[in-house]
Amino acid sequence: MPKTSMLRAAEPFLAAERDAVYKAIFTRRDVRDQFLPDPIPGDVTRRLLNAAHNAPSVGFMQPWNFITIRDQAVRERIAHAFGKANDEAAAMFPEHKRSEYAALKLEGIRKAPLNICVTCDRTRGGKIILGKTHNSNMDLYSTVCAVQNLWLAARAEGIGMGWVSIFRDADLKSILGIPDRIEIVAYLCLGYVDELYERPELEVKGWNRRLSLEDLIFEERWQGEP
Ligand SMILES: Cc1cc2c(cc1C)N(C[C@H](O)[C@H](O)[C@H](O)COP(=O)(O)O)c1[nH]c(=O)[nH]c(=O)c1N2
Repeated sequence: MPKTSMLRAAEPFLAAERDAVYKAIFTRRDVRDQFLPDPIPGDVTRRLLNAAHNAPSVGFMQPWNFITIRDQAVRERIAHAFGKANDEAAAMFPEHKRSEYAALKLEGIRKAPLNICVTCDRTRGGKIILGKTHNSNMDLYSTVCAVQNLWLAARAEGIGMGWVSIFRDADLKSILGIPDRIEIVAYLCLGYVDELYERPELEVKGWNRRLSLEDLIFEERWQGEP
């Protein structure tokens, strides 16, 4: 009898497979400086992008595009746009935090051999999208899911990734020729790494610390500040 169902068995992963998933989750880091210069081969880049492309998306809208950037001159212009925005950012912090902020390394644009800009086409699939009818941000959230898939797949490949968000979108759009109607979701720096921070770099450097999970879980109802 041919199987009419498209379902297949969904047994839990074997212990080693499960451990590998958690290993990717818990040892993934945001990388700014540890990039090695070795180029990422085309087939590996393709695997990473395919992992991103298999993310969930609202109404199966798949609103993302991936702009791969390797050209040194383009990365130089993008690094310049970062520098400008980062100076603006520094000025936003209270004076006593400014020098601490300025000492942080917050991007690896020039050092990482591969940069990827992940965008969201908010018009893809038409005006009325299943699941997006009552919250128009769902396409952006979907694109963030793609970024996280990419991040975890990169970790499994021994590739570090850093998310750089200190830009004026208009600068990135002009450098990369991105049309107005397209939203920039993430600018990512990727490269092989041979070491990673054990804990978030911002924690190691005293900027912030991981909150207690216990304080973040509410049962049944909101139990925090009203
Ligand atoms: C949406 C978004 C945007 C940014 C980031 C992350 C995310 C999710 N992060 C990385 C962030 O600082 C980092 O994830 C946390 O400090 C936790 O560290 P690990 O990712 O666990 O290493 C980040 N880091 C950085 O150095 N420059 C940046 O502009 C940004 N922007």
